[in-house]
Amino acid sequence: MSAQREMKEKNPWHTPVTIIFTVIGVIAIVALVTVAVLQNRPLPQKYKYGIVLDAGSSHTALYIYEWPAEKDNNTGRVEQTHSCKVKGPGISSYASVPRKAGESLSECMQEARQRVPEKRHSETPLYLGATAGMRLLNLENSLASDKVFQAVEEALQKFPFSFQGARILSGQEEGAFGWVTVNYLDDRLKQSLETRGALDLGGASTQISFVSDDFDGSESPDNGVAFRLYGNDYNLYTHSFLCYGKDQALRMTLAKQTQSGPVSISDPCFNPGYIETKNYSIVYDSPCVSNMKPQGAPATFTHTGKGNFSQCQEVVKRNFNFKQCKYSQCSFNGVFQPRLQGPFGAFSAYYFVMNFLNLADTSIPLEAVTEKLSRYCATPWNQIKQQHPGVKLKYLAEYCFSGTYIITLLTEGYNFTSQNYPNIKFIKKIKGSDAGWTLGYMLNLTNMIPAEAPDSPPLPHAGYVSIVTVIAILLFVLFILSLRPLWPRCSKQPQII
Ligand SMILES: Nc1ccn([C@@H]2O[C@H](COP(=O)(O)OP(=O)(O)OP(=O)(O)O)[C@@H](O)[C@H]2O)c(=O)n1
Ligand SMILES: [Ca+2]
Repeated sequence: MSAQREMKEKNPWHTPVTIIFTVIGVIAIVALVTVAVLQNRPLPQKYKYGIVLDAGSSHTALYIYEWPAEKDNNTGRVEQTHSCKVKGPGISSYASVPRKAGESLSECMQEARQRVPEKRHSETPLYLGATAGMRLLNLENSLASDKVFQAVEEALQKFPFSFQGARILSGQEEGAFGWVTVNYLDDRLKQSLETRGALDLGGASTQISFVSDDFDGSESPDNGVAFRLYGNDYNLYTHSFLCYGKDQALRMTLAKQTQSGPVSISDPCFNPGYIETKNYSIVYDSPCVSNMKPQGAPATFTHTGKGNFSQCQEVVKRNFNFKQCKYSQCSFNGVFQPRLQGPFGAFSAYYFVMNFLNLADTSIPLEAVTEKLSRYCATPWNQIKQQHPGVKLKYLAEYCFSGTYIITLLTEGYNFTSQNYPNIKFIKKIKGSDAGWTLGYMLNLTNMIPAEAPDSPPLPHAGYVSIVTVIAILLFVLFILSLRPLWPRCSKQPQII
């Protein structure tokens, strides 16, 4: 009798039992893993949307944001999916025809209506925030600014979104929300990393915001914004300089050069060969310079360029007052500023200008930047026009001034040095979303950044599935081993029949 037969006779049921247990075991494991995977599979995504209109001094832009409907609270999840630049100037330029301020928005709003899925329209919040252009108009003529807002609100209410109002942001809000945007997109808030300061240069105002160990808000409470985000406390320093956006700074610089009401000026901030007739009434038509308008000046002056960086820097510097400072330290105009700290992101006109001048790379030493800028300013206007046929002449004419202004503002104004200049990064977008105050503004108004860190599952989905699978296989192996006494005994002896 063979050994096999002998065994079968001893345990006549052992083979079917082993087979049955094995099959049940395999089925159980497959079922367990399948249930675990299916139960924890990410559900098909549904999205929510938010729309913010940035009514700046020079133009209005519309941004659409999108985030997964189930996870409003998770950082880094809100993304900009679309932006639309409104044709024409900023809404404050429509002071004499407010109706047109509203009408100007309709093209971008129609785009938004198409981009946001129809079934989400009614629940999609729509905000309009106006910055320094409307701040200035409000100072100059508050009735006119009210009328612009009325026209804009009427136009926006015609769209199917959930309109949440149009208002002027304070300088602090503009600075602080720019900082929130940059650090949210960088994922620095949730991960409790060192934050990045925000530098925003607009047409009519400019903002600086950063966290400094020196600053707890006590020395100058107006410059402090306290946040509690994801369980961390931040004492943010922020300041907005009205009139120090690049368009208003240019007006101030022109005003400095036309104090005596001359018929012509030779401007070091414009390229040699540049010549343009300008109206006194237009240059001085802003609260930033209106009190400097020379008496008895002619109607126009001839504005010619002489392209000299260092002379331009001297004129630009005259816009900053370094004399009085009642605090431990100041930037300029008697404004408190703590010690600069950490990395910085510089966006809006900082980026447009430095990118145009091929100076967006801050590993270029500051000395080389001024050298390049000097050469750019000294380049004849005709040559500049030939080299950049696609660029708007208004922008093109101003790059020598703008570059000089930016370097002067950063070094003389904010006290950046050759050592910490490389800490600045000129940026336009972070992970596909524009750097600016709009995202931070929406995150705040929709309560999308919690004060406390949200609870998250201890394991990510993939980790969970892997562990369940490994444990199931381990249990199965142990189970099979436990049946060992029932295994057929293997014999290497030749079978004897
Ligand atoms: N490609 C571009 C686009 C814009 N600009 C200039 O950059 C400046 C600022 O633009 P922006 O940041 O859009 O300013 P606003 O938001 O309109 O102004 P504010 O924030 O002061 O209200 C303006 O002088 C504009 O002419 C530029 O030089 N090059
Ligand atoms: Ca702006």
